[in-house]
Amino acid sequence: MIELVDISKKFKQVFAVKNVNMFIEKGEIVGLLGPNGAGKSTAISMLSSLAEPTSGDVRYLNKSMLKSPGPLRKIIGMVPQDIALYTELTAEENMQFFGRIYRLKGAELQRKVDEVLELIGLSDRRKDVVSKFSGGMKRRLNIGVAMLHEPDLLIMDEPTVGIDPQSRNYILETVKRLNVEKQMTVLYTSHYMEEVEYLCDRIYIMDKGNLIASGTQEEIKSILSAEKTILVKADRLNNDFLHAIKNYPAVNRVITGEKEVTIMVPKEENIFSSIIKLAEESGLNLNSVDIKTPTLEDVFLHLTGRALRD
Ligand SMILES: Nc1ncnc2c1ncn2[C@@H]1O[C@H](COP(=O)(O)OP(=O)(O)OP(=O)(O)O)[C@@H](O)[C@H]1O
Repeated sequence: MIELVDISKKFKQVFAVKNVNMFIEKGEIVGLLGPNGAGKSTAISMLSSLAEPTSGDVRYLNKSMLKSPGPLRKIIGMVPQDIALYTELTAEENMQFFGRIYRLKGAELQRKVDEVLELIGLSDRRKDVVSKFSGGMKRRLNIGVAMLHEPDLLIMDEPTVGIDPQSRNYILETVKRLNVEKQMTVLYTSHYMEEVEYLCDRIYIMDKGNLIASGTQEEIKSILSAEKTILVKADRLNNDFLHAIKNYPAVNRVITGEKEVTIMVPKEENIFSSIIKLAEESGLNLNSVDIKTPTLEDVFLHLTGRALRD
């Protein structure tokens, strides 16, 4: 349905997005995952024709949208990262205001406002001014505003940043429902790996302006199929153990956390007994040693050597 073809955006001498290729098919929930500054917002700004690419193309139904993005704009509902609401107006007044921008009016506007308020769980707070809302409620209203014109594609830029877990769950469930019940296509950007794992059919992972992996979760995780990840937990890690494990011949990579160490070794390597021996020798009290099911976070670590949320 929509494609980014070899798209780049340069700010002065720096590429915010570099030679990125991406596609979105109707009915999918596509995830765009990456740490802060990866280029996610810039990529979706180009996709929704809010920013002009330095090079490359944006295509909708096989037609370039660079010169006349009208058809693409019409089908997009954009949920920006920053909340764009009038805080002195009520929830309902905000909806009506933005609905008119989408050229909705009269009974149709009111029907849409009622429907969307119900969907985002704010019907009973419709007459309250937004300044009294919690962060999570503002986020939900921000999403509602983008859905008033029933967009085919809802683009959500980190919609759960800085909100309580309950609102976060509500938003995730709403996205799922919109996709299943209304066949809405969703592009969901986040630096929360778990959200993308939970929601998305296909995933693109960006880092420093580049696309570093793409595919279904299984495809992306298969990047790690040659390795296994072992998680060692201990209350007080010591330097002797860390030094020994980093220099152990079969170990490919070690990532040290506060009370845990992630160790990546070739799949066929049996290193359990060696870990226990090294712990004993260095006087480390182990809490546990487990094989970890790979996550997208592990893939990101493997590809970049850094955690998704540094
Ligand atoms: N208007 C701009 N002028 C100059 N540099 C910019 C501009 N917009 C973005 N950048 C830079 O481009 C890079 C990518 O930023 P972008 O906002 O697209 O990343 P992101 O993945 O969305 O991260 P975040 O979650 O922090 O928004 C960053 O280094 C950012 O500083």
